[in-house]
Amino acid sequence: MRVDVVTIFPEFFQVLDVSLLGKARQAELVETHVHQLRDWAAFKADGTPDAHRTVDDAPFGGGAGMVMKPDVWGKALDEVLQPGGVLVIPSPAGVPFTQALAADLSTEPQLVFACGRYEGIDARVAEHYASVGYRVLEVSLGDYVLNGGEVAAFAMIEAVTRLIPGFMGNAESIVEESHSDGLLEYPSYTRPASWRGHDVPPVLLSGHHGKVAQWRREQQLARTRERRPDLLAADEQDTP
Ligand SMILES: NCc1ccc(-c2ccccc2)nc1
Repeated sequence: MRVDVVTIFPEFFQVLDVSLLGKARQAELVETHVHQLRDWAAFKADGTPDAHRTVDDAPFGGGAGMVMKPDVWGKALDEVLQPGGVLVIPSPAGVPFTQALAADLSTEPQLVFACGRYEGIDARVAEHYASVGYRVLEVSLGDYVLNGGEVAAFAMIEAVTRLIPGFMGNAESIVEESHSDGLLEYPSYTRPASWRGHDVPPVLLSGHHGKVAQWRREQQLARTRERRPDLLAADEQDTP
């Protein structure tokens, strides 16, 4: 997989080279490229030089803040997007990012993350690339607003690339994670068996694999009911 990030803060992604992702890059499972959006803003739409390399402008219809210019993004994405590439735009107005979507994206040949700042990117950018046949996703990590798409993109890149076959040393550990079976994961314990007066649940020391599996499933359901009832179908919730 190739991952491209277009941003006005490319330095934010230098850590991609040293993180867990770094190993995947060495294994040539993932190829990462970070691009400075301003490199495509050196000339205005009329062809005259723009010393400030402006990437934003006032919103049509008025309102606070600035909007990122479509022409600058268009020049950048025309160069960066490859045939079959997916354009991912982190946005508070996007579809929810889920483990299922991460798994879906982990099978794509290229992901291009367009990281907006200010009030976001002119809506015609997403519209244009969808109209010429690209898969375009505006994606939200949750109901909160950041100052830009970079932090969200970084989280999505990690969530997606760790699912690429061959990336994680211990493939089993992925299967039993939270959300992999639609439920939150069970609590985990390791030595010592007693710590500050807190004992590990005895069933986990029993060596009875069937009882351990049953206990873990019960813990998953109890945790999910308690913390994330939205993940349970109506008939499984403690609805009165
Ligand atoms: N749901 C997380 C998220 C993703 C992106 C943004 C964002 C904010 C300002 C400009 C561009 C993107 N905020 C929150």
